[in-house]
Amino acid sequence: MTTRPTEEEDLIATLDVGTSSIRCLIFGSQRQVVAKHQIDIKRLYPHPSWVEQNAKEIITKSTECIQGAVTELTFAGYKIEKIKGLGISNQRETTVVWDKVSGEPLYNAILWLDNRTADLAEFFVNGKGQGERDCLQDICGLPIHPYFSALKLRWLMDNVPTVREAITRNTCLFGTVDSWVIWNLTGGVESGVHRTDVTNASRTMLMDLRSLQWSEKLLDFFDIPRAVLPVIHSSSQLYGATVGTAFAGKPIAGVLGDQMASMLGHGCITPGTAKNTYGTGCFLLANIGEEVKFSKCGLLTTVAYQLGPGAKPVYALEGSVAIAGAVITWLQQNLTIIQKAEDADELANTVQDNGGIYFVPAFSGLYAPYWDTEARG
Ligand SMILES: Nc1ncnc2c1ncn2[C@@H]1O[C@H](COP(=O)(O)OP(=O)(O)O)[C@@H](O)[C@H]1O
Ligand SMILES: O=P(O)(O)OC[C@H](O)CO
Repeated sequence: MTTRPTEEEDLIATLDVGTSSIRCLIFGSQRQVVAKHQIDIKRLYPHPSWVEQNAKEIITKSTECIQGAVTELTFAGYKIEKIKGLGISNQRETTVVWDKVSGEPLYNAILWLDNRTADLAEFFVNGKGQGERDCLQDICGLPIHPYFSALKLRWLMDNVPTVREAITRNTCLFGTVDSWVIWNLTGGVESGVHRTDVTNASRTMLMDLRSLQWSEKLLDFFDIPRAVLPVIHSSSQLYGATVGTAFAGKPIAGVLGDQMASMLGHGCITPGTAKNTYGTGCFLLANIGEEVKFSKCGLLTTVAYQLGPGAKPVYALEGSVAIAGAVITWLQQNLTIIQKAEDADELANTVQDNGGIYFVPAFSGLYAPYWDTEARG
């Protein structure tokens, strides 16, 4: 593997907008990383069980990461002109609403692991859902749960007057993090395109897994206006050209939720192949092929990827765990028994065994297979 620049070598840039950090990596033609930049991003906890991020900070830190990677790229002797396109991956389900005229977010981003809608979820399960948490599984593959975007958007509509006003004025846009980043990178109020990809859309609880379009039934169920939703694209097509930033003019040509991106990146392209990725949370995804199948024991059905507008979608079963690396952050920042993440290993190795004590980090309840919002660590 070489990282020596060559005149002819084409490059591909990626931006991964995660829950704990944002990183920009630029790859060479041998899939080697030729430049990278990573910046941590803060989480905000305004109330117990609420988890937010400053939506503008997501954009400024993404832009900083792009700049940092381009600086490293040119320092290493590569030419920015050789970057052929940009791919985006992102923390999924996190919900942003913004005003398309002012370009301003109407609230902080509500993160995927936020639990403020636990009661709202029960309201829907026991009301329209007639006691069945899985009553929408056949359409969207998901149980009614605060994890997914639909309830977060419903909460914003019910609790934030500026969101309601923007909807009335027809200036409100909703998006998961991919949409918010794409809209900003393609020119925002001037020329921003309002788009998402099938994998991210499959985590909103508003998309029909088979048609890959917003579902009238789901929009009715949660009473969500269609006008706020982005256009759904495949995971691999032209989304728009980047305006501004160090990537100005580069086409955004691929978008995937981060867990689906890591699945594809690990080469899980045949049914039965699976991967597990550890970041803030941890997510096991298994490729199930081109037919939708449902779990009877608490796994999610989700779109794994669709490689082009005319391509058949490939689906996955997913076991989601909300807290993985985040517990290391908790040991560091809350329990203060380690200084930095790497110290956890060393500390764990100082004891023979666990003395019979188990700690389950259910900081956001328990996800798969329990989907229990009340569980606590
Ligand atoms: N050496 C390490 N050992 C264990 N956990 C780590 C280590 N380094 C970082 N982490 C944890 O991994 C998480 C960040 O991983 P990252 O891939 O940046 O997440 P994300 O994709 O969710 O933004 C943090 O919660 C951090 O505490
Ligand atoms: O930020 P990560 O890497 O833990 O991924 C978050 C997931 O996409 C949430 O569904």
